[in-house]
Amino acid sequence: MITPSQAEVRMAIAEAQTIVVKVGSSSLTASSGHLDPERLNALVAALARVRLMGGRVVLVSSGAIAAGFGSLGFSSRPTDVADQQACAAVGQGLLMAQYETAFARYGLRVGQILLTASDTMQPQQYRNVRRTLDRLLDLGAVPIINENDSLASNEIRFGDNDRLSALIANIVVADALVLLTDVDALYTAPPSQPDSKRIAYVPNVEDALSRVEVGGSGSNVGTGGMVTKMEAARVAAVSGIPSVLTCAANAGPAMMGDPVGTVFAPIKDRGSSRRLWIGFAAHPFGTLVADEGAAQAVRGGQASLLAAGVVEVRGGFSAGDAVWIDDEAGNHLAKGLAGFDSEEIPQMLGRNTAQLKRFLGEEYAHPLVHRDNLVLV
Ligand SMILES: Nc1ncnc2c1ncn2[C@@H]1O[C@H](COP(=O)(O)OP(=O)(O)O)[C@@H](O)[C@H]1O
Ligand SMILES: N[C@@H](CCC(=O)OP(=O)(O)O)C(=O)O
Repeated sequence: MITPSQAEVRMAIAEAQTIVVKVGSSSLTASSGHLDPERLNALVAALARVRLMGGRVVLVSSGAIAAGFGSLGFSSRPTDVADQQACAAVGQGLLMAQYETAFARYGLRVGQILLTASDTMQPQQYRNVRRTLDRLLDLGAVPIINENDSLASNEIRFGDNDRLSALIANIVVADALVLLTDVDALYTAPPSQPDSKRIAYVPNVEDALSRVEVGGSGSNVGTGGMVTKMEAARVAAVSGIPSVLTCAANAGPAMMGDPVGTVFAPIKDRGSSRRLWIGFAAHPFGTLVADEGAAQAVRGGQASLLAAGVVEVRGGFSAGDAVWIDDEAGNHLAKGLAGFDSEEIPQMLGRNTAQLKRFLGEEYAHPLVHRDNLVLV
């Protein structure tokens, strides 16, 4: 795809119909670490403006722990995971109450959706989330999403909301992703370093990753720092979605396409939401090992994976689950949705379509992974 100019990317953001905005804890809190209603109200004013002009706005908001730790008697944000989960359980309600009041001033309704990382990996939950978000947007409400901190397990949790926001942008087929934080832009190095310089435009975020020095959170309330924001911008760019990173005070100008913050150009054309899900979110439950010929066909990007070219099946999965497709050396070639349960596959291996039909029946004469359900990695 031809790389757009900075002006074109900013224009695409200004014209976005569906927009996902992620705001970090550091942008919603006072220096004490507690939630700051004034900062929240200022953000809502900017979002309401876009919504009232007809935009479909999804807000991914952190801040539950910040909103809750004070009322549970902690003097600062706790670091123990169980404490954080308890604070989030108390704080999420308080956070939503503030949002409800703030959006109501503009006659707007909000709807809360709490997600764990595993919800985004399971096809059924993914479809449910997508349906609910679409309906909320159709009804004119502003969905407000946060990680379900109280349920998220240590092993699989986003921790920050940056990567979650990029997945949500895929789910709602967003036209733009806005990442709001406590720095006005991406810098060549953490802004605490005196010689770091603001970057206004990143034409290819994958190339930029090797040239920018990104660090962790600069505040004691944020979680992912710039590392996870760059990863979110990368997922968006690869999904064909432009993004802008700036501070919350610049939310309005950033969404209007003004020259603030850092904009990231899309680096691929938009894929279907389902293929994006397979590529970025689906959790593989097993592996199909392709022989040399099948591996070559899969690498070409147009072929289905046929049983004739598969030498081994690993793991336990059901039809519809995601699986890795590996070559015989163990390299991941692609991710795809299996057409059969793992127990059905061994009897199919090495057989061509005619043999599958003759020996096992018509219902087995299909690819193990259809090309529409296969995404190269
Ligand atoms: N190259 C960089 N450019 C800008 N900020 C950076 C960079 N590297 C690290 N940071 C830090 O990332 C922080 C933002 O991340 P974080 O504190 O997690 O915010 P949030 O709560 O918004 O997610 C900034 O305050 C800054 O100190
Ligand atoms: N889900 C947590 C967010 C964790 C967090 O701080 O994330 P971020 O500010 O995006 O780095 C909360 O609501 O407090």
